[in-house]
Amino acid sequence: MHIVVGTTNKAKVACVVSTAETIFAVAHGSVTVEAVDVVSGVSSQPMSAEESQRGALQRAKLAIEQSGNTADFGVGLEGGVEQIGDRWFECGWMCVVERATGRIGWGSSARFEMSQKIMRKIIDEKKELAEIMDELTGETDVRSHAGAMGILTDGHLGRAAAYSHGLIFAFAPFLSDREKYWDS
Ligand SMILES: O=c1[nH]c(=O)c2ncn([C@@H]3O[C@H](COP(=O)(O)OP(=O)(O)OP(=O)(O)O)[C@@H](O)[C@H]3O)c2[nH]1
Repeated sequence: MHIVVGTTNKAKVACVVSTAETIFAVAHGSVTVEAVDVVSGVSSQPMSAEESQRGALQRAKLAIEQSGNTADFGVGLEGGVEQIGDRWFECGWMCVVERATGRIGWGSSARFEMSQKIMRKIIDEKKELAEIMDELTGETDVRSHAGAMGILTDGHLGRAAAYSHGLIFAFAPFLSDREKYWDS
């Protein structure tokens, strides 16, 4: 089983490695995860679920191309903020493309609320969440480790773990009976 993911962000790659091993290792023996740098085609700070989904889809498709069209699956993970009513949430979207068929699976992480303090920096100061987290923590590259998710939950749910459920859901069409549950 060869999976290619369209990012080199360590937290995202760790999520794909551990999730792929969990869901495929028994059935497929060895699982190889290749990480390639691709452009998401969306802004560095996506501002809606739709924009994050577009980024995840482009990453998955370009990752397959970059692997020389050899991978079984391309994966794209894209984090962004999204507004529901008058509240803003951070959420990661996951897209899986099966190279042989072009079939696509979707999932997302759980969402968590962004404070007005952080949203003001994103909206008014046009800053990216990654930059804000580095500023507030005094650390560098929070995005590739605990992520905002890990910092704001005091380490109880880091970015890699939070993205894992969404990635399992994105693989769902390839894990369960196609005829019985899914559109062809
Ligand atoms: O969903 C998230 N969970 C987190 O815990 C988290 N911590 C920081 N961010 C930031 O949200 C923005 C979009 O994320 P993003 O997926 O577009 O890009 P990224 O720069 O982190 O990775 P990549 O572009 O190298 O693949 C970027 O500013 C991220 O850094 C997070 N997003």
